[in-house]
Amino acid sequence: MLEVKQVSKRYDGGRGVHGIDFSMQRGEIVGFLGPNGAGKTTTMRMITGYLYPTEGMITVDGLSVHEEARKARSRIGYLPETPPLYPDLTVESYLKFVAKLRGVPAREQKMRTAEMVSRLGLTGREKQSVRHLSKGYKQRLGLAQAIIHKPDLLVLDEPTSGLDPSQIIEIRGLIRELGENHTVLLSTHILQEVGALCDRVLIINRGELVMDGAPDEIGARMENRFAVSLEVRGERERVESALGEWAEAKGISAEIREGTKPQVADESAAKSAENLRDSGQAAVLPDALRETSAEAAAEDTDGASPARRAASPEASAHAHESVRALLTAPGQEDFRIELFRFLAAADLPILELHKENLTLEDVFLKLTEDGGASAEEARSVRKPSASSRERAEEEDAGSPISEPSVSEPADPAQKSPTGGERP
Ligand SMILES: Nc1ncnc2c1ncn2[C@@H]1O[C@H](COP(=O)(O)OP(=O)(O)OP(=O)(O)O)[C@@H](O)[C@H]1O
Repeated sequence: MLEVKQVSKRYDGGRGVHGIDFSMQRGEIVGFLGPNGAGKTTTMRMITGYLYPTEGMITVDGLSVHEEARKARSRIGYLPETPPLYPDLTVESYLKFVAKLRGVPAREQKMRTAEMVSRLGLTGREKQSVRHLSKGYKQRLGLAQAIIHKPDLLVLDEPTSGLDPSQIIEIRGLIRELGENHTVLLSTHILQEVGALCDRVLIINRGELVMDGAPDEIGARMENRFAVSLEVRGERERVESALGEWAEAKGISAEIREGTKPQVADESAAKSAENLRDSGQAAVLPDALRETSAEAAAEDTDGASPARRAASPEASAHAHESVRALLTAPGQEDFRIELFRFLAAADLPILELHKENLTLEDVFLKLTEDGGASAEEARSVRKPSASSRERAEEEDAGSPISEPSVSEPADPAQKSPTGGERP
C-alpha cells in the first residue's frame, strides 16, 4: 500500500536522505530505526506529504503523495515527533477542529470525536484544556488526531519518546491495537520497541537504508550463517564423536563447549551399581533396574543398547552429564529438524536447542556505529527484494535546494503554537 521509490532529499551541505526505496504491505507494522540525524524524520515527512523529495516518488494506495496530495493524505495519519496540539483548546474542541480540518463530514464530527476519546482512553478529559494534559495523555491525543479521519497508513515519529516507563507501555499497547486496523510505520530509537511491536524493521544510517527484514531474521541474514546452540545429555566423548561425525558429513562446523559434569551423588550411585554387579547381588536391585539388566544381558555386548547403557555403571556415572555445542552452517538452511532426528536415533536427548542470531542491538551497532558497515557493504545484506539501486551521485554541496511544500510549511521552524507540526 505504500511505495517509496528511489527517494532523495538534499539539504544544504549534501545532508538529507539518498535513494530510499521500500514498500509496505497492508497490515504491516514496520519499525524505522536509525541514529540521530540518520534521516528518519525527513523520510517520514516526505511520506506524509509535508516535505517534497528532491528525487523519487511516493505513493499510497497508488496515489502520489505529492501530485494527488489531497486524496493521498486523506489515507495517511501522521504523529510527528512533537504532536501538533493547540494548548488553549479543550480535548474535545481540538478533536472536532482536527476532524473538520481532515474533511470528516460535519454530521460525523461529533461522533468521531467521541469515538476517539473512548478509543484512546481520554474519557473524562474531554473538557480539560490540552495545556494541562500530562505528556502521556498529550501523546494519546496526538494519536487521536492522527487517526480521526480513519486513514489506512499511520506514520508515527518516535511515539514513545519522552514518556515514562508506564506511559511507554500504555502507548505501545495502543499502537499494537491500532496495528490491527492500520498499516503502521513508526520510528524509534528504542530497539526493544521494534521487537515488541514490529513485524519488520528498516534501518537507516547516514541517509541510506541499510537493512530491511524481520527483527528475528536480520541477524542471521547479516552473517549469512545458520547457527544453533544446544545442550545434549550424555557422556562428553560419545556426544562429541556423534555430533562431530554428523556435522562433518553435513559440512557443518561443530564447536563443543562446556557441559555439566556428573554430580558426586551420581558417581557414588555408579560405584554402588558396580559393587553390586561385582558381588553378584543383582537380585536386590529394584525391579526396573533388574529388567534393564536382564535386557542388557540379552543384548549383544556392543554397547549400543540404550537399556544396557542405562544399567551399566558407566551409564550411571554419566546419567547427568551433558554437553553444550554450537553448530554453525554457512547459508540459511535450517538443519534443526535433521539434527533432532539424528540425536533422537542416537539416544542422545536434547535438553535445550535454540537458534543463535546476532541480536537486533548487535546488528544496529554494526550497521550504524562510526566506521560500521559502509553503504556498499550494507546494501549486500539487504533483502534481495529490496532496492538494487546504485548509490545516487552526491550532488554538489552548494547546489540550490528546492523544497516546496504541498499545502503545509516544509520548514520545521514553522510549527504549531505548541511547537509541533500543524495538524
Ligand atoms: N530543514 C533542514 N535543513 C537542513 N538540514 C536538515 C533539515 N532537516 C534535517 N536536516 C539534516 O538532515 C539529516 C537527517 O535529519 P533527520 O531529522 O531526518 O534525522 P532523524 O533520523 O530524524 O534524526 P533524529 O533521530 O535526531 O530526529 C541530518 O543531517 C539533519 O541535520
